[in-house]
Amino acid sequence: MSSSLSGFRNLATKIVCVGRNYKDHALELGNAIPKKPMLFVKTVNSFIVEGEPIVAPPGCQNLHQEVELGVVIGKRASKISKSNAMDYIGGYTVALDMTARDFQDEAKKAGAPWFLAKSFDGSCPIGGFLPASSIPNPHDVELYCKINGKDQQRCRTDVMIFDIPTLLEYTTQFFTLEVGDVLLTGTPAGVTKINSGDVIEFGLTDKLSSKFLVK
Ligand SMILES: CC(=O)CC(=O)C(=O)O
Ligand SMILES: [Mg+2]
Repeated sequence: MSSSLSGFRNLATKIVCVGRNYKDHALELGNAIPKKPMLFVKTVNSFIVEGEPIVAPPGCQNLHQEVELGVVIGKRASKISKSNAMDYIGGYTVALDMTARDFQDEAKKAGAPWFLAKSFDGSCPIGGFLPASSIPNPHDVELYCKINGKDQQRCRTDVMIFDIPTLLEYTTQFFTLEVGDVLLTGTPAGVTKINSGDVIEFGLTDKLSSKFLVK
């Protein structure tokens, strides 16, 4: 299953994102701790890979990085249960859920969707693929993000509010996850404004790393 998934970006039909899945991040933005998973989606035009620059969408004055562990779906998943959810995982990746925070704040005030804030072209810089077998426990890895060489986010994944089986069970009650789709599992604290010329490095300690330049 996993070798053909190394090209998951070309197979994906969507990127499903989980919001406020780390308590420290929910609190840093003054948001309530969710009682159930909070979902939104990015289109596949959001993907960019190493070598392509991160570019703010037109009019954005406050672009933030959010480092997140990504689950790559290995088997079509509809209405699955927690107990066998891990069988549907083909592998893992790490991505940035780039967020136009000023657009999001405006949308939040208006009770409007976050789509423009979250799914502009290039809003998902994405790293490489790690087969599921190389990460026996995805809740026992360390996510990191450095900006210009300095730690900005660093967190173990065992503190997610909703674990990965719970997220997969919940998500697939509502819609089908296709092979290659990516589930981004939320960001820990440390999101900040990024600026032109910044270099953002992110990944999983000792396992995966990617570097992007901000235009
Ligand atoms: C406040 C957010 O943008 C939610 C989000 O994406 C997260 O990772 O948490
Ligand atoms: Mg996010």
